[in-house]
Amino acid sequence: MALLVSAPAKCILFGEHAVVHGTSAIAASISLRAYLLVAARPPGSAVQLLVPDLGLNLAWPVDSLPWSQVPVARGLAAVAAGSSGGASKPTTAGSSSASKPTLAASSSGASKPTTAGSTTTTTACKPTTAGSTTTTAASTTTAKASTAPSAVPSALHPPLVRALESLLAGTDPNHFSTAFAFLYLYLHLASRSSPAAFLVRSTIPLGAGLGSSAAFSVCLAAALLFANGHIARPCTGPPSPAARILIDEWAFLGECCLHGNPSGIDNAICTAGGAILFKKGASGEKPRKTFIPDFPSIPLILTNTFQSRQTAKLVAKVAALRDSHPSVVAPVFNAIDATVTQAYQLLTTSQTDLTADRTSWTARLGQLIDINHGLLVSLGVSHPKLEKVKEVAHKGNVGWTKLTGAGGGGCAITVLRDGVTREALRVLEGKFLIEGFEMFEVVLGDKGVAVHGAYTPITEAAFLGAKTHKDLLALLSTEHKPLNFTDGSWDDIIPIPQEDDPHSIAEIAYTQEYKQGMSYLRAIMEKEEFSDRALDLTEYIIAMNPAHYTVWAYRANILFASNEDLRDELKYIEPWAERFSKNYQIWHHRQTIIKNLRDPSGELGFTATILKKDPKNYHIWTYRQWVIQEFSLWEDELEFIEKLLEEDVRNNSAWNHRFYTTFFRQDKLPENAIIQREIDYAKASIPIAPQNPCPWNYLRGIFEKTGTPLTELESLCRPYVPEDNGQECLVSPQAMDLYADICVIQKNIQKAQLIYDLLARLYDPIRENYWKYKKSQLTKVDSAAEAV
Ligand SMILES: Nc1ncnc2c1ncn2[C@@H]1O[C@H](COP(=O)(O)OP(=O)(O)O)[C@@H](O)[C@H]1O
Ligand SMILES: C[C@@](O)(CCOP(=O)(O)O)CC(=O)O
Repeated sequence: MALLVSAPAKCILFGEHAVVHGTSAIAASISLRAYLLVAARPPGSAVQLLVPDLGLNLAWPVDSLPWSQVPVARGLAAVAAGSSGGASKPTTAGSSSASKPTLAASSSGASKPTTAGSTTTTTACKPTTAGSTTTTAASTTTAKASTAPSAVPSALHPPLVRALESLLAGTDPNHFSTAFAFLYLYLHLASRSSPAAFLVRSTIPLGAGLGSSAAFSVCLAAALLFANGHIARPCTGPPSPAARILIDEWAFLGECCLHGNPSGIDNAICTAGGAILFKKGASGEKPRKTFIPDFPSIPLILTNTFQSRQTAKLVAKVAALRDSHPSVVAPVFNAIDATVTQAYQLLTTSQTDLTADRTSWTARLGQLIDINHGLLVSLGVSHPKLEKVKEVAHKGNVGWTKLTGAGGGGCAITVLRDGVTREALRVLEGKFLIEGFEMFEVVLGDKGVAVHGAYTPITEAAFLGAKTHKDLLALLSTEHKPLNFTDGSWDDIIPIPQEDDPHSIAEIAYTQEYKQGMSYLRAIMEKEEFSDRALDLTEYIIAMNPAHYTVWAYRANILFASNEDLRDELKYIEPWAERFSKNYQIWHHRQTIIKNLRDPSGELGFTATILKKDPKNYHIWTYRQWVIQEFSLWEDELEFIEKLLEEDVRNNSAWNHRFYTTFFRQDKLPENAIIQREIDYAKASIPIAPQNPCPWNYLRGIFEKTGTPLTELESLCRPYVPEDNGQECLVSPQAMDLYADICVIQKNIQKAQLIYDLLARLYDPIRENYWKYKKSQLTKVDSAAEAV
């Protein structure tokens, strides 16, 4: 079964850059995430890395990887693998050419691969000797004793760095670091015998200071550790604290590959989630991490300047400045450290005190933000666009702004003044838009690394096919919610198992969880219990089987009995309806809820959004027709339909809906002007695509409904019917069919026969039998006429 993990982005509130040189920093996770899906591949397959957001699709034959360069003490896979791999080139799956990166000559002690032009002169992340070990909490994880890494290296291993540089020498420079980090961790944590594809999606702006690389590294470390049985994988939710330590430490190595000289704060916060006060350990020591449990909710906005930059280069730039002006730069680092200390005091002030004087608390925090930014400017890591953000926010009098992360572009954060109105923020957003920036609100303190539920398997196609972030989130919001039947809260229920015939020919392969959930539901339904736990139980089962009609129906009963806010239920249904839009149970449930709520205001918009993705889905159309009929929402339907038909004149569902809204709105026929409008519309649509059956059928429908003789359409058909004189024309089988019917009305049976012959033999042979059948019916018409 595929494994899906995710990790949050982060935002450094205070202390970036200086933290690399040993001072403290404060960071919080934010509500944007990276996702990694591991899909098993048959033995012998290549290992594949797919990052569609980066246009990266690479695959390597497992035996081509430099397994022999993995330090034996740590390289679990190397232990299992034995022999060395060569340095054959990666295959670029799906793309034929990969431009050559120029690699800076890597010195023997280099800790990181650098692409040409990079001025990295880092000395941190120094490789340690192969035998040295660093004790980690790994020993206390629930990992398999036989394979658990006993020690996580604290730096990159130069021989492996060189081997990977050589292996990846032909890779697109834009993909080099990602591929390097991937293979570095893969070689340490995976085994040759279990090839897999690693698919990555992310809602985090890339290279914008929000830790996209750390979120990726954390996902990678977690996925490899879980997938290879090094740590126990939770069914869903966060891994154990001990497992998180291991993930964090391996993710740090991923960051070394991507960054060169990371402090470790990014991987720490992206693993743990929440908020953290972080200080890098002195050489050989572990970092000091103080998690801040009751992190106050800071009113904060983020603004993306879209100015691209690379963390590695900016970190190297600060290191170079420190090297050339140590006595000037050291006090700047110390001043940054002091802002962190002050900010930490403020942020950990008790909430009760906070409410007492929120305004001055925010203002003090804001001043520290300003000071910290100024110090970063002095280190040379701001950018004119970041200064522009600061200027616009300052002029708008909304609060205090600083760059976040490595700077040089990317994002800025603004701590909002107390009492800033929504209106002021909208104005600000507009001003940012004019500058080409995007402002967005985020929630601080999102959960850390997590495994996503396994009962509604997210397929590779759906994962990769999600076009927008919203699609991706919709896909993931239908994940499994765990229920624990042994926590005491279900002790009063005696589950009722399903009584299947023990001799049944084809027993349904229910999972244990599904069987258990259903047994509890039967018992709850028998008791007619309409409680919160019953509602949770329905969600538990729906996540495993969203097509279970009874569960939806019982859920509706619970909601009605307990006076739940039905608007919340609409929100709950949305991702299910989007993801399983051909599931009629979900649409029926939505209908039940709307019927009760009597508020269809969001329904036309909602169905329009889903129809955009699947414009011929009749489940949605049927539901939409019900909404229109039930609440008399006919007015704007024509405009909606015309838009769809403009996009695709062959959309038979839209034509059908047009007929419905024209002729089913009232019991009597519509006015003549409306009928004429519809005839004209259909006639005008024919030349666009004469072989499209929709407008022909539409016209037939109107003529039938209004009792108008089809003969009036003769001149419309003629240009698309082959002439007796054999002249070339654009033939339309639909026009020929209609014309044959007209010939019959005109008693020109011979002509009709000829048309059917032509259709059967030449113009529509796929329906040969149908045309022959129609011709045979003509003989009856003919002889009936003769008999008369
Ligand atoms: N979702 C992702 N998948 C693969 N690689 C990623 C992803 N996100 C980031 N990266 C890697 O990290 C690099 C950006 O890192 P960095 O410059 O530190 O920016 P950030 O501040 O967002 O972490 C990208 O160029 C890419 O190599
Ligand atoms: C500049 C630094 O302090 C933060 C970098 O954050 P980001 O990669 O820009 O998201 C570097 C580090 O701490 O590793």
